[in-house]
Amino acid sequence: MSSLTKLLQEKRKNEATSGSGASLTTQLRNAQPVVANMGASEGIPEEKGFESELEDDRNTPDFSSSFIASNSAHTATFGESFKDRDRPAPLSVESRGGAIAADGGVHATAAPTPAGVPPSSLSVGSLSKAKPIPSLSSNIPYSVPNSNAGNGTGFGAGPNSVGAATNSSASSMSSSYLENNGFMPHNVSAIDSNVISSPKVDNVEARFIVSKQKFQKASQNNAANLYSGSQTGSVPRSSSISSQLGNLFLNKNPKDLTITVPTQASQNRDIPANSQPSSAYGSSIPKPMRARRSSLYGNSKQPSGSYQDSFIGSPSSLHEQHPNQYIPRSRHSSFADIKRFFRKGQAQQLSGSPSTPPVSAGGNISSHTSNTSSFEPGSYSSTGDTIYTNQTSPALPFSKRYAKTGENLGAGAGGAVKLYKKIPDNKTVAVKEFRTKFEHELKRDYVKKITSEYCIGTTLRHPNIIETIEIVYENSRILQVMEYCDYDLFAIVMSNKMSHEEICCCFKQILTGIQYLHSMGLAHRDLKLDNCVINKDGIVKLIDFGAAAVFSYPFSKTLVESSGIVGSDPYLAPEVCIFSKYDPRPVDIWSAAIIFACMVLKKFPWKVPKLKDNSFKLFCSGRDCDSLSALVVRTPGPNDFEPPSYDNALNENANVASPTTAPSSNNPSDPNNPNVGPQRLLNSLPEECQHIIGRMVDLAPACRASIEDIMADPWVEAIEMCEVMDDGFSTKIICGTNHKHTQVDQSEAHIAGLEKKKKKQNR
Ligand SMILES: Nc1ncnc2c1ncn2[C@@H]1O[C@H](COP(=O)(O)OP(=O)(O)OP(=O)(O)O)[C@@H](O)[C@H]1O
Repeated sequence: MSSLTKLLQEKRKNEATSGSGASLTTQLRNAQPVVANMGASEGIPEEKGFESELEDDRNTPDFSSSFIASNSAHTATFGESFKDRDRPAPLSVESRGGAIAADGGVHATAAPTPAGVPPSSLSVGSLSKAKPIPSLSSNIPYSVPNSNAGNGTGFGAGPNSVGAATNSSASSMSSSYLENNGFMPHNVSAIDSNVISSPKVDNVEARFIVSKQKFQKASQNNAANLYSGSQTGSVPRSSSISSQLGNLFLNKNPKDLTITVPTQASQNRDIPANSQPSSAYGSSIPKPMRARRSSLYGNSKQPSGSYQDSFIGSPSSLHEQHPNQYIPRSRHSSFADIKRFFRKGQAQQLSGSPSTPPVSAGGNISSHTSNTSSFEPGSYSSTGDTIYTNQTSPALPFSKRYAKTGENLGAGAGGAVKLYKKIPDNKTVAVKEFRTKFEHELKRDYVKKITSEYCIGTTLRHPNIIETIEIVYENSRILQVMEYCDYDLFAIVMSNKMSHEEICCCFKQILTGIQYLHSMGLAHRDLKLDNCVINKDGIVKLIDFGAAAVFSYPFSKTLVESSGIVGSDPYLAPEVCIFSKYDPRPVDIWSAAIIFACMVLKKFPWKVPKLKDNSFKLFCSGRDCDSLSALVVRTPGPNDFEPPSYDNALNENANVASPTTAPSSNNPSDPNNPNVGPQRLLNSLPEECQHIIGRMVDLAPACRASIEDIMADPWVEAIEMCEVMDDGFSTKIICGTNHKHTQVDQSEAHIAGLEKKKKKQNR
């Protein structure tokens, strides 16, 4: 089989001779520096294909030994500080135009570089090598779930899937791309720049000239309307969430700042008794068995207010920059996306769409975001330090209400998390203190991270998502008070005491959390064991939304792609390392599969999904194509989702076969070679889960299972999952009958404790 580099060179040659304009080859050529660079920079000879190193490989990273030494699962986002952690070889971001920080961290903010606008942190050399590869979905059709397009519900949902999408421009482009046997039509060429300059106008007709006075008068009227709490719900720029938070977090004199908190009414999270359950939700998303019997899903509460009330219309108010100021779209978008998403508020729920979420353990969907009141000018904190709270009237400053117990739970790219006790009732809470802005970091990027966590923490309500109790600004510190969970899932896995049923329960809870997030139009983008915590009742919660991204707005069928290498190396989906833009949903799905594999195998399948990693290279091998770029852009074929028949001799007797058992053949192209191809990973997992996990780690995001596909999988459906039931008056935990959740000593329950122990052992 030819090597990837050869294949690319051949394709390039063909293109040069055919002269057929922009084609898929253009993309492969664009992709080439990435892959070639990976090989070259990592010392892999260019002429080697990704199967050629099979013999070398027995180096699947040992999870148990590698984590504590490395915890290679660090978030590659923002200017993180890895001072006290060894990070494995940093991502080859130069190939994508990403900036590598001095500390080796990857600055997602700089990753997608618009043509001609190199961020200052990028070297010219890296830029010249690094032409960002176009958006993945310009190659692959997609459909946004819950759209009314009638053309399918997910990106990989069989006949209704991507291939059938016809509504969006992207999908129509994609279908023509497909009709052209993988080549872009002759009349289409790749867009290199999205900077559009206005035509020069020398003189303007008198009728188009507006007098200064008229303009000022109109502006005054607009401002008056906005401040009078107009029904449009528009928020003046000065009171937008981001500008408030931005000014707040970065102002030297915070006490001078105007900080708004939810009004009393908006803090009231009780839902009117006559709230209508969302029937659509029940019909479209497969429910866990017990959920059907209870009111958890059926009682999905509708926030008050109307779509109009919560839809903040003025697009200009979403952008803080001067209209003429060019902000690279890729860098700005996720920040603006997050803001836009939360401005539009709960419209998705209000629409009664299938995505109407289940209620939380607390029983209610917070109403504070269902209208604009939470950000009304004029509703100020009495203490001037509480940005968000679900407590009624926090009269005292944070330091008078919470006492630090001294325990460190963990620290990462976003900040440090510590244990506190609530002073009146001694209830334990986890408090994340956000790190301060790095000197080299843009204010926008810093505020984006905080805003993401703020918006998500204060909006999402689900038993499998961590609850934010309040966010406080005090003495230049930003503190997020969260419900406390006794264990990190990572620590529980490390204890090596988990039963298979317990692993499956945790996996399904993670999937349930993802299902909720995706139904809300959000993707987490940094799913990993370290970002799952679990409480004494065995309820798993997703934490750390600093990398989350919006992929869909209420009532919109348009997919908002994500950009940047965001996430943690071993959990990263391959497309994240190849494309400058990608659909973030399949990325979450991939990470969830890696989490499952880690729980079962107690090790990472690979360190990073790049061909420089032998384990990953072997996983990619043994297929009918050895170009990773080509494998990643594959679209579903007719038999793509057929479950395999497990009559393979390799699987007959082994429920869990070790990937390190002697291969029947060492020929990389032998499909029965258990050490190459997807079976390399899948054979090491229990048979009943191989089909769906295989679909979750499909190299091609368009073929990867959607969260709906996964929840409908017979094995996943049958998993007995511990869950929170809420009848509107009380909540109770329904435990799976076939397992108990492992508990470990508190000294080893969190990553900080494990790291401490490791340091002690090393001394
Ligand atoms: N609510 C919570 N209950 C218990 N432990 C928590 C909680 N929130 C966070 N932690 C602990 O703190 C650690 C760091 O939290 P978090 O992931 O939010 O920080 P971060 O700085 O964003 O980390 P990174 O971006 O590197 O993943 C977690 O891995 C977990 O051990």
